[in-house]
Amino acid sequence: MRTIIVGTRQSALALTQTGQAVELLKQLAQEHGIECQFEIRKIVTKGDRILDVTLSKVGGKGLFVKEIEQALTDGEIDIAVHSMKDMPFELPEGLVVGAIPQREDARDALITRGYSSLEELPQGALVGTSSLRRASQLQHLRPDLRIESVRGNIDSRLRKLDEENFDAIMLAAAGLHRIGWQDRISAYLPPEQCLPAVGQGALCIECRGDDTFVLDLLSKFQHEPTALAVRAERAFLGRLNGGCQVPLGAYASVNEDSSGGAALLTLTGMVGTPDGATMLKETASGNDPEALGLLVADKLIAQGAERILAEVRE
Ligand SMILES: NCc1[nH]cc(CCC(=O)O)c1CC(=O)O
Repeated sequence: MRTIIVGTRQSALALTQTGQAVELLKQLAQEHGIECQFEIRKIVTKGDRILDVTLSKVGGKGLFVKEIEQALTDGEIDIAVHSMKDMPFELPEGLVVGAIPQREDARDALITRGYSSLEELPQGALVGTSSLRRASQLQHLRPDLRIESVRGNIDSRLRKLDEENFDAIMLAAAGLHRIGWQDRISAYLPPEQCLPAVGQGALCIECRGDDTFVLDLLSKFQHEPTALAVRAERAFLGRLNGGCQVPLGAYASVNEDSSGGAALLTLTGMVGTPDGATMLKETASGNDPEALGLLVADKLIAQGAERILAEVRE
């Protein structure tokens, strides 16, 4: 019987979402009469060892992913469960996305010290986030807020809200839901207020392209509407070269009933300055996810998105 080794980082979120994915894979294997067992292997990445350094200075979020991918390539592990939003645009040779399962909540969440909405935060409140995308959109809505960087895993960021001077911090709702900390959420920010990161809330199950046994199993885990939405968002990301940490967001929604001739996908993308003074946003609909991603990106480029991104990257 095949033993499938699943690699994971050691953060609370990574361990939890890998465990949850493995439970679902076990069920799917059983339902489809695929005989296999699973083993979870923990991997310490460079990104985890230098969590206190600003991520963008040391190679971006791709850092977490790279060492796990090396273990896949080397055959040390057979499957890796990643947060889609941490995935660089291109995969290393020989590796493929075996499945994109159903998306969790894609929204960002506000975790506050006693306030129940963004509007309720007092003038000049201190908000912790190290995401330029979140900072840009927050400052656009509330120029009075003071933004300060807060790094670390979800658990250490929540601890910093409790122990340091922050009035609020921002995190992805999906991560908090997965680890069972949804009670900490004070408010959800709808995509109209704050566009999530590309792929936020979705998972990427990666494997070797020649591992037909694993590919067959993973194909049962694929959620087609999520995959379509993520493809559109990632095409947008690729066009704008958004691989590193830049103030860029996108969200694609899927029209589950396009029988009346309505388009399958609607994609909104944004690029803003880190201070939120300039906020470019475009929406379009279409049936071809890649074409839609490029279309929305091109609309933003026509408004000067590349100039903003170039300045941020400097
Ligand atoms: N950048 C880190 C990261 N990568 C994935 C998630 C969890 C949410 C998700 O799966 O999209 C988080 C934490 C956060 O942004 O709050």
